[in-house]
Amino acid sequence: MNAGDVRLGGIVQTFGEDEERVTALSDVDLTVEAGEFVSLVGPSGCGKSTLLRLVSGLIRPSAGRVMLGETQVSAPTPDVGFVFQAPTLLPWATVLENVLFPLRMLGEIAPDSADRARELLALVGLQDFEGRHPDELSGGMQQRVAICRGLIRDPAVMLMDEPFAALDALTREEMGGHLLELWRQKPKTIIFVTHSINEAVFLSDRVIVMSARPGRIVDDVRIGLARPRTQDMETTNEYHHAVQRIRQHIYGKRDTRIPAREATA
Ligand SMILES: Nc1ncnc2c1ncn2[C@@H]1O[C@H](COP(=O)(O)OP(=O)(O)OP(=O)(O)O)[C@@H](O)[C@H]1O
Repeated sequence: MNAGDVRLGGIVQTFGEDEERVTALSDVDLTVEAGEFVSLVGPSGCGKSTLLRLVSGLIRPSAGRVMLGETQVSAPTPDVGFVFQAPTLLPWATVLENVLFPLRMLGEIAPDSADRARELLALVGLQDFEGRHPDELSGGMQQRVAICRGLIRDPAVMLMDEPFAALDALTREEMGGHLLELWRQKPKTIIFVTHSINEAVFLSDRVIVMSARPGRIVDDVRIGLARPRTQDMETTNEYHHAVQRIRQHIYGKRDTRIPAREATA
């Protein structure tokens, strides 16, 4: 059993009391193996972020349990990194200092920390920007810095909650490439939430499809495309079948109004 193995068993998550009570997740069982890239898709409010927060230890399930390797998750751990939709960088700190921030905050700076931060920045093409400040960077560059910050403690598991949602379509595609390259060079489990079915299929080994609230897993679609992934794979039957299968769960069989290229849930 590896620290990168994630298992959720019998998860129920409710919020609030009595008539205010909301069941966000119901009967969720999910196993993600160490090193897998798994995306979660589903309608708004189906519990995708809640599922990430459970894995991160930020919240504890109302029922069921979350395991990281052999350990039950009951609080945040250094084995899990988190990247949010907004990069939330420190405006007064340089790019390098932003990447190092989690280590500074926890008193974990080591002699090689700056070199590790520089290595991550180089992997996402930001080697010449370490002395810049966030307001000198584009949105895509800021999000790349946030991803490096999420990786600086070398977590076994990386949780990403719609990390590219605020970016334009071209930057978003480019970011997918950066992320896959980082993942190839620094293998880890990734659980990635997105509203883009195309993005999920292009990036992932598996796409987990969730139902409207209360969120349940309705399909687990294995993406058989070879790695490394290339844009021309988007014209293959494997790609189209996967996109269609997921869209049918989310929009129903008869709905033909959704454009094929950039369907969102
Ligand atoms: N702390 C909380 N207190 C009360 N209700 C909450 C809380 N967190 C989430 N919920 C509710 O749980 C449900 C699932 O929310 P969640 O944010 O996980 O969905 P989501 O699938 O990530 O949504 P979106 O795609 O819109 O980001 C929603 O109905 C939400 O209002």
